Amino acid sequence: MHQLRGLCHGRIPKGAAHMAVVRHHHSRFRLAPQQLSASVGCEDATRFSARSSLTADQQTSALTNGNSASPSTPSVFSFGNLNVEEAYDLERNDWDATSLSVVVVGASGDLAKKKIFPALFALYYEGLLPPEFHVYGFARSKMTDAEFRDVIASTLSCRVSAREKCQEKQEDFLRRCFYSAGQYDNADSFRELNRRMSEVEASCGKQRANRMFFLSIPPNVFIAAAGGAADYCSTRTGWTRVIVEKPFGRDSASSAALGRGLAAHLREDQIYRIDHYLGKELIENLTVLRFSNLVFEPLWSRQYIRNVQIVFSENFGTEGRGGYFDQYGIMRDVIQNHLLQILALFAMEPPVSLAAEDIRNEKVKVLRSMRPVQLDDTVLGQYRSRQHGGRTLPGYLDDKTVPPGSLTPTFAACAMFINNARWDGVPFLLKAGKALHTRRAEIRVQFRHVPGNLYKHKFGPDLDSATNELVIRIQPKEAIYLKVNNKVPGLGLRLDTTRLDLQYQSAFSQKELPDAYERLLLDVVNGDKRLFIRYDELEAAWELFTPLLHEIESRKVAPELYPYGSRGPVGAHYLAAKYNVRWGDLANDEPDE
Ligand SMILES: NC(=O)C1=CN([C@@H]2O[C@H](COP(=O)(O)OP(=O)(O)OC[C@H]3O[C@@H](n4cnc5c(N)ncnc54)[C@H](OP(=O)(O)O)[C@@H]3O)[C@@H](O)[C@H]2O)C=CC1
Ligand SMILES: O=C1O[C@H](COP(=O)(O)O)[C@@H](O)[C@H](O)[C@H]1O
Repeated sequence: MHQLRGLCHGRIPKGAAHMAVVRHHHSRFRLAPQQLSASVGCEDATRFSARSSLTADQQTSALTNGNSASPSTPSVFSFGNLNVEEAYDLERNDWDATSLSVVVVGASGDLAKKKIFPALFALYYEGLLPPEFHVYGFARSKMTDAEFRDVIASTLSCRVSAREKCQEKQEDFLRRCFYSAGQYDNADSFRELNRRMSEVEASCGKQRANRMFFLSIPPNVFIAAAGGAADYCSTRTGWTRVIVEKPFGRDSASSAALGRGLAAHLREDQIYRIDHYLGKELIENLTVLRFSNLVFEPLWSRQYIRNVQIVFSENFGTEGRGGYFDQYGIMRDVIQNHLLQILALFAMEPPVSLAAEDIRNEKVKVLRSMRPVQLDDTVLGQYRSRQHGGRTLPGYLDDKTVPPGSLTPTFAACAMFINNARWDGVPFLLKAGKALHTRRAEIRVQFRHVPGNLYKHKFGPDLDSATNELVIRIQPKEAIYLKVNNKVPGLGLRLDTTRLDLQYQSAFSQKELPDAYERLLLDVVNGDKRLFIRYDELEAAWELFTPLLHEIESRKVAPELYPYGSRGPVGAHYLAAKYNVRWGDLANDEPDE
């Protein structure tokens, strides 16, 4: 026991303050230490930074409301003219009585190193995780705790070089990390993991132990690992939550089988299906933009919107991930999940509230109002090699991990329609590709022509290019801009299109944007499912793509080849033209980033 005492990091006496994070919709405000102390008399208040923009009354009210919340229902309260959802962690996680264990299953893998450990560290750095927080790596690779800590250490960075006490915090974080090697389908491996976690948790002396598992492993071992986690490692004193990464199957049938496999071990409320695009800042902002500004929502329909484009492009190829990618292709890798989720959030009716189920109810209605994608509304492409600057840029088939002669598309574009009163007849064009000329993800909303436009004669024959366009740039260089027609200053009357431009880099220069995984992991800790995919959403999403995917595969539809680093297959332009649309991201006034 003496030895175990060093495992636990709790230093907060019983009855001390809990972390108080107040969320205004999705943004987080933190209580100032002295105010928190005064309000609730807690010693732990010093852990909070004084960056809050709330007044003392508002903060006290936040706390009071938080304390009266029932564990299962996040309370909603308001201050000023804002409707603020209370932070759940005060009551639900009750940090002075609870420890948190985060298990990364597949801890030796790419995603764990690239995203999960850095995100956990960022949350830890910001003081958003409980004092008794530990990380466990689990995978088949053999590693000692020390070697595991070295692996993690190589992934951590302080986002701003001058971050206070970053080195110290990294070291403290690493001391909380443990590793357990095991097989994903082996009960004893999970029993051993459970033993280690229980040992550390017991040494913390808390009443409750919460456990969160991140299944960062290939799909063939999803169910076995979920079973191991649920059956042998569920906590008896708190909650057990399991995060599942895509791919959620390859089609409706395999997704349903995965769902049944998970349901055999876990309740739906324990399963968090992650789509990391939903954790991106600009996607979080989409509902704020729509529902808290008078100027957008009235225009958000077929009456004013000509078409909507949701575009994803990467300027690199599969580069080593071909083994995974080839079994899925770009439709399953990006369009059926990330882009379709954005579409659903973009097009949904106003939800009754910001509660997770209200939002997800509206999203699923959108998906169920859509007709499955048709092959003749689809363009497929695959990148080929290209000589550039004296170098050969490799084609998809040159990737050693890709089977020879593969027809898997690395590019796809499709036109989709929502058959409801709001969106009837409006084409939603979705486009995603790898090895294109630029890296970019954005939503582009092209508005209709101005009826009876007095200035029509000033625009020449290309009236489409003179319509307003709203661009929500998800990445990189996050931005929201609206293309408007404007008089060129000076004598005479010359019109030109210019931008009302909100560039995040300059507008919020003092703020670092959190990585999507930070937001999503924090949401799991807080039990907030708003940004996770519900089972029926997934089912509806697969119904839209499964017939098409089967047809492409059974007919062996050959993708159109496009050169690495180009703007993609010409076919995408024909598809857009079929619906009188021009891709906004390829317009002349959109420079490559
Ligand atoms: N990497 C990324 O950017 C993204 C990944 N994802 C998804 O996240 C999950 C993890 O991705 P990623 O980290 O890239 O995956 P990896 O291929 O790196 O696999 C993760 C770990 O799983 C184990 N593993 C690999 N192959 C097998 C196998 N055939 N059978 C059993 N275990 C295996 C390995 O650990 P060990 O051998 O030590 O057991 C490996 O370190 C996947 O579902 C992926 O589709 C989703 C979005 C992005
Ligand atoms: O899910 C995936 O997303 C990445 C792109 O994510 P981003 O956050 O870097 O834009 C993509 O490269 C990968 O193929 C896909 O599986």
